[in-house]
Parts: sequence; C-alpha cells; structure tokens
Amino acid sequence: MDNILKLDRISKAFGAVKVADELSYEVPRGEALGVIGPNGAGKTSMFHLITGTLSANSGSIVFDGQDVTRTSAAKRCRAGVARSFQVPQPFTHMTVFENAMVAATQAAGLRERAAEKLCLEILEQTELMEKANSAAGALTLLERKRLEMTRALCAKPKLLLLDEIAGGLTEAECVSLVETIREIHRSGVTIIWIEHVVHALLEVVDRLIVIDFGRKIAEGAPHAIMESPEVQEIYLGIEADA
Ligand SMILES: Nc1ncnc2c1ncn2[C@@H]1O[C@H](COP(=O)(O)OP(=O)(O)OP(=O)(O)O)[C@@H](O)[C@H]1O
Repeated sequence: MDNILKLDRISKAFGAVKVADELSYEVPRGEALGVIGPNGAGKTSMFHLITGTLSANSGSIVFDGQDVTRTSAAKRCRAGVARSFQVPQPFTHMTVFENAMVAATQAAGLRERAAEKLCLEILEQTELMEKANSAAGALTLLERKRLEMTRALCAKPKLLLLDEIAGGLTEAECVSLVETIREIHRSGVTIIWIEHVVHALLEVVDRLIVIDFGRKIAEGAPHAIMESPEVQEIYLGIEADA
C-alpha cells in the first residue's frame, strides 16, 4: 500500500509522563484519519513528533518514502507536512492575505507571483476571500480557524494535521467548517484530524485511531470504534459492562 506516513514504535517521555509509548500506525495516501482520546493522552504531542518540533526518544517516522525521524521541522514542512494549532496563532497585525503570503513564501518557498496565485486559490477554498484585507486580529473564532487552515494549506502540504479545529464553534459554524475540510480532503490532501467534537470528525474521516497514555488502544472503521466497549470505557468514561 502507498503510505504517506508510517510511525514505527515511536516513544517520547517528559520525565515520568509518556506522551508516546511504542506508537505505531500507517496512513495511506489520500486518507482522512481521525484521532480521539482523553485530555492529556498525547495527541498534540504526536503532532509535534510528526512535524519535528519534538524529537522522539526511540522509533522511526517515514514521510512520503523518506525517513524523517531526525529531520528538522523546517525540512519536514518543505517536504509537505503542515499543521493547524489548537489555539489559532496568526500574525494578528497582518491582514489575512499577508498571513497566507508568509506561509506561501516561507513554508512553501514560492516566489511572489506564484505565492499570490496560491494564496488566492486557498482563500477561495477556505471561504476567507472576503476577509483577505482584514487584520487577522479582527476575525471571529470561525474565521480564525479558517485562517489556520489557510496558512497550513499555503504551505502546499501533502499531509495536513488538524488539531481540534472544531473546538469552541457553534453547531452551524461546525457544519460549515466540516464542509470545507471535506472539500480539502476531496482535493487530494491526506488529513490527520485530532478532535473532541466527535460528530464533526465522523462526517469526514475514513478511519479512527484512539490514543490513551501515548498508546494506540484502538484502530478501525469510525462507527465500529465508537461503539466498542473498550473505547466507551476508556474514552467516554462509561463502564464496559454498564
Ligand atoms: N513540553 C512538555 N513538557 C512536559 N510535559 C509535557 C510537555 N508537552 C506535553 N506535556 C504533557 O504531556 C501530556 C500529553 O499532552 P498532549 O498535549 O500531547 O495531550 P493531548 O492528548 O493533546 O491533550 P488535549 O486533548 O487536552 O489537548 C500532558 O500531561 C501534558 O501536560
């Protein structure tokens, strides 16, 4: 199978806290993979390990056919890994378009004309074109989430990592964001999406993995995973025999 990403027995600890414990899984090119798990399970740390802002104590990471385990975050970004942050992190005094341009020029390495063209395409895709000249600091929460996606997409990723992008949105906003994420997935970008708003996740993902204490405790078809007694007990705090 053509995997864009393979984690092989990745471990990482901060003192006694294991954020990744022999974590292994593969992501086929083009897949939308959902990740769930309790608070503090190590999900965001896993994104840091994939992007290279954290380095693993052991194990290996192969991205797009290359072993990137010891590769810098900047090189992994150029190779096609991009992420959004749980708390949006735009340059607040710059406009939406300028924020996108930073990603297109610095992360994707495009020159001005090509960068501008890409930014306009992505702003169209993420439905932020009308806000292109607004200051990023003046956006609503939904718009800031859309800007997070815009910045990640302007890095021209092969793999897009979304970290709790639906958190804090109203139901209507969530529906609109899900539609955009679906479109991005349809355009051919592989997605790994960490999300506590499970119903939003289930609208998009092909497969789910569940992480607890840095370990993968379940993996499979989304609805089957959500219904499994082990997941209900560990993730939702419901007794398996209740
Ligand atoms: N740099 C660090 N130094 C020490 N401990 C850390 C560091 N980063 C994360 N941790 C700890 O590692 C654990 C896992 O954190 P992480 O943010 O990866 O979890 P998470 O599954 O994303 O949680 P949430 O769903 O609440 O966002 C937590 O106990 C956290 O406090």
